[in-house]
Amino acid sequence: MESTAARTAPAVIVAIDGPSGTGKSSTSKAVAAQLGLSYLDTGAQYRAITWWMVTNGIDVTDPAQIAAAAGKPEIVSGTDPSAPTITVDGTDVAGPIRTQEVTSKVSAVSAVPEVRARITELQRSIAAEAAQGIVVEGRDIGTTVLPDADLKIFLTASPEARAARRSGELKGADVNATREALIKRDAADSTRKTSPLAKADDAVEVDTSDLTLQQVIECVVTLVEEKRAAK
Ligand SMILES: Nc1ncnc2c1ncn2[C@@H]1O[C@H](COP(=O)(O)OP(=O)(O)OP(=O)(O)O)[C@@H](O)[C@H]1O
Ligand SMILES: Nc1ccn([C@H]2C[C@H](O)[C@@H](COP(=O)(O)O)O2)c(=O)n1
Repeated sequence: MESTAARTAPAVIVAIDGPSGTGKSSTSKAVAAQLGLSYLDTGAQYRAITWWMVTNGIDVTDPAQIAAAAGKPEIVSGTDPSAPTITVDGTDVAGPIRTQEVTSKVSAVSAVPEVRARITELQRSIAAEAAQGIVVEGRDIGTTVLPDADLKIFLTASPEARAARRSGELKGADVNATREALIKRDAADSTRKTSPLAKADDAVEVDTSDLTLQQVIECVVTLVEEKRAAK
């Protein structure tokens, strides 16, 4: 629960990056809710633009087509950590952006520089408007989007731990297939030319493989409070 102290504390910008399934979304939402901060899921924005491309017949194997269309959809993110929202041209796409089709295509779409430029600009404007501060989670937040963030966290976990978590979410999913899909997406996200998934030099790395979600949340809350106290 947000305390009076949290409401009067200085605004703080927190960047949380890391590969898929390391706990970025769960941790970021909980930390933001506990500390009275806004929350932004940047992966949802890349998924939203991918959903729009697929829905509008753009060939996502053709970077030129993706680049030409990158400016067309209007993507709006709601930043309340207890009820984050995402719309494209006014349509709620929170469900459709989580389909296997979007997941399998999002790395190709998000690798296109015109897409990244558009979404990065949107992310920076949302962060700038967050009066109390914000937790922004993604792949390139600490390195590219918000290089001056007050606190940068890089979450990691073994592929086995991440696959087990994801398989638990997708009832009946094969753990090995899930593990291979995660590794493939991480490789694509880490090797693209424009702002790849990477740990910023000044990020605090937290290996969550053997930590409970609650332990990770407590660790990050402590780090944010230390930063706020020092401001
Ligand atoms: N430390 C943890 N221990 C056990 N389960 C966890 C832990 N952290 C997260 N989880 C669970 O793992 C799953 C994936 O977590 P989450 O969606 O937060 O990861 P993510 O890094 O945001 O993934 P993605 O980048 O693919 O969106 C969720 O079901 C979440 O509850
Ligand atoms: N800052 C970001 C956030 C996400 N992406 C891309 C790469 C991911 O595979 C994809 C989906 O992210 P998720 O919902 O799994 O967190 O979006 C990126 O390039 N940069």
